[in-house]
Formats: sequence, C-alpha cells, structure tokens
Amino acid sequence: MSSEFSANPVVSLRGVIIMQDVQTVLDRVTFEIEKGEFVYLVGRTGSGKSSLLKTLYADLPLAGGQMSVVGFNLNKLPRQKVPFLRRKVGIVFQDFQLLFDRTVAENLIFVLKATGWKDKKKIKQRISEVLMRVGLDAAAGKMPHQLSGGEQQRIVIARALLNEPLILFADEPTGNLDPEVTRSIMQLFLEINRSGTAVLMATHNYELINEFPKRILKCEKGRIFDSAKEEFSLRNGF
Ligand SMILES: Nc1ncnc2c1ncn2[C@@H]1O[C@H](COP(=O)(O)OP(=O)(O)OP(=O)(O)O)[C@@H](O)[C@H]1O
Repeated sequence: MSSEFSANPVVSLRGVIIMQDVQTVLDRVTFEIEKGEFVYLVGRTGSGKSSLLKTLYADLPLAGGQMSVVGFNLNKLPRQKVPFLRRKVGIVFQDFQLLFDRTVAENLIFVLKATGWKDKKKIKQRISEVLMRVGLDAAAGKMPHQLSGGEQQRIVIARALLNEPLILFADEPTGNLDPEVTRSIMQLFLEINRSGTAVLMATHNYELINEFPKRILKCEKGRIFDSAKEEFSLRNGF
C-alpha cells in the first residue's frame, strides 16, 4: 500500500467518476477522510458538491473508480445493503425534512424503528441522549413547527446521530439560517467532531471557513482540489 493512503480511512476514493445522466460532473477524484477528521466541501453552484455527497451515501450510483465508505465497497454494493451503509453515516440537508405531522420524539422513533430498534426502553433512552447532545432535551414532545429554524436543524442533527455514525455528511446545513444561528450550528458540528465523528460539510459560507479553518476539498471544472495536498486561494475559487 502506498504511504499516501491510511490503513483504515472512513472514506476512500480513487479515480472516482461521478455522473448525472450523461454529464460527467467530477472526474478522477482521489482523496481519503480519516476517522474524526473535519473537512469542508466547497465550489461554485453546479460544481458537483451535492453529487459527490449523494454518491458517498449511495444515492447516486458510482460511475467509475474505487470508493469505500465506512467499510462498504460502493463498487459492488447490492441495493439491499444500502440501509446498512446509511446506518453508519449521518446525513444532514439544508431543508430540514422533518415530518411535520408528528412530534420531535416521533420523528426520531420513526428512524430508529426503520433501522431495526425494537426495545422501547432503549429507544426512549437513545432519544433522550441525542436530544441532550444537541441541547434540546426539552423538545421531545414538541411539534416541529413549534421550533425555530435553528432548533429544527438541531433536531435533524440529533436524528443523524441516532445510530452513532462514523461520519456526518452535511449539505449546506446552515444555508437557511441567520449568521448567529449558523455559528451555533457550526459549534455543534465541531463539538460532535471533537468527540470523534468525522464531518464532511458542503458550504458556501466563507466566513465560517475563515473563522474555523479546516481541510478543504474544492470542486472546480470537474476536478477536486485538496487543501491537504496543495495550497489554493478561496477568493477566486467560488
Ligand atoms: N438529478 C439530476 N439530473 C441531472 N443532472 C443533475 C441532477 N442533479 C444535478 N445535476 C447536474 O449536475 C451538476 C452538479 O450539480 P450538483 O447539484 O452536484 O452541484 P452543487 O455543487 O451541489 O451545486 P449547489 O452549490 O448549487 O448545490 C450540475 O450541472 C447539475 O445541473
């Protein structure tokens, strides 16, 4: 094995090709994300950030190359194995996608039951743990519309944490939030990251990147540039 690659990364891509229909969105993508790393994903609108994230959580088929995510080989992952991969990753989108016709706790129970949890006591305990983690332990009985946008996003993050993922994939998680709430959501991601969960976060928010500098992957002209391998300026890159 080349020394450039670690023995046990959470995410590993080599020569990956990502397509939407007949369009090649990203070509020859090679990078790894280690356990507990925090990585930003940046690039202009349409440069391929969401397509890359979707490929990572097996929503978009891999068009070529080698890819493994939390130990699953995406080259030969049968459809029925996708839920097992999804249990080991957490996904956070820009629009919250909570079920608005049920309480916060019911939203979380829904996911736990769908991922095989049966024991009522354990379910209750896990819900209380994740809500505590995001600072909303009093919100279990509330309906989503009774919460602010920032609070709803915290619930989405709590939901992503239910099955103790090795990595969180976040697509513009602060896109709809005001600057103050954005900072507090970012603090939450950093806190989760400090306790060992890797994070890959797509964002257009340069202030956030400047304030909390981390490794950056930049999608540009069909390729990915990695700040861990080469220096690049963000100012002209977006
Ligand atoms: N479902 C789809 N079908 C066909 N083409 C798509 C689809 N989704 C995205 N594309 C195309 O793939 C390319 C990459 O889009 P993608 O959404 O990955 O970019 P992005 O960097 O996430 O953009 P944004 O910052 O606006 O979210 C674009 O040219 C887009 O038009």
